[in-house]
Amino acid sequence: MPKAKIAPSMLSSDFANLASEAARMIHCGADWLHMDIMTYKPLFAHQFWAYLDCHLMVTNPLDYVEPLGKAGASGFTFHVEVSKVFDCGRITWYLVTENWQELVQQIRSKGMMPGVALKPGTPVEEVYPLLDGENPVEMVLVMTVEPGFGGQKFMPEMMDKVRALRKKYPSLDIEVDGGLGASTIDMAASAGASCIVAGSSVFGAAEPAQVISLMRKSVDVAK
Ligand SMILES: O=C(CO)[C@H](O)[C@H](O)COP(=O)(O)O
Repeated sequence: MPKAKIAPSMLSSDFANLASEAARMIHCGADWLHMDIMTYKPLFAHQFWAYLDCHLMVTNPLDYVEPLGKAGASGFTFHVEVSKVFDCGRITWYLVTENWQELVQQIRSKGMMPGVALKPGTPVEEVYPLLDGENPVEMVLVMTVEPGFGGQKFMPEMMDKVRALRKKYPSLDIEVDGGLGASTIDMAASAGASCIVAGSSVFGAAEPAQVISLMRKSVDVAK
């Protein structure tokens, strides 16, 4: 089981205080900074110094590889649902890239760690080919809410996916995102999650460092 990583979620639209918030979170003990990316723009003007874990909620992830690489991003996680869509040839980047393996290769060539995310309605089996094939992804992000915004309710039924992944891939980084905090962390940790993304519970806390520490302890105890 990999080391615990706690990643406060910095919404990509919230740029005004990005640098100072990032520094505050690292100071509070965060390992990674999680960035949800839905649009281009200001993020790419930043040069990141901490581990920036990028979650690409876009239909054309290939377009983001170069700018994120330049901005110093560390992790690049695209959605498995996108690779399904482009397999059907319905969107333009199908023309640019033949398959997800090329995308993974490009991500790696820019020095980033490739990951794949799946939405709540997507069966876990959909990501197996990306883990079992040549040039596999190194992390799976199991969404525990519908992607898009913070403050939603954690879906405990998603833990079946985490359990299935942990059983099949003991050393895989498995990330969970959505509704994680003091009341839900033990469910995710005991299912086998190693990377914890949390927005409201950390940013809404009087003492973010305590929440980060509690979540890390839960993951460490469950190992
Ligand atoms: O936008 C998101 C998911 O797409 C957030 O990263 C995530 O939901 C974290 O927020 P919270 O901890 O408040 O649920």
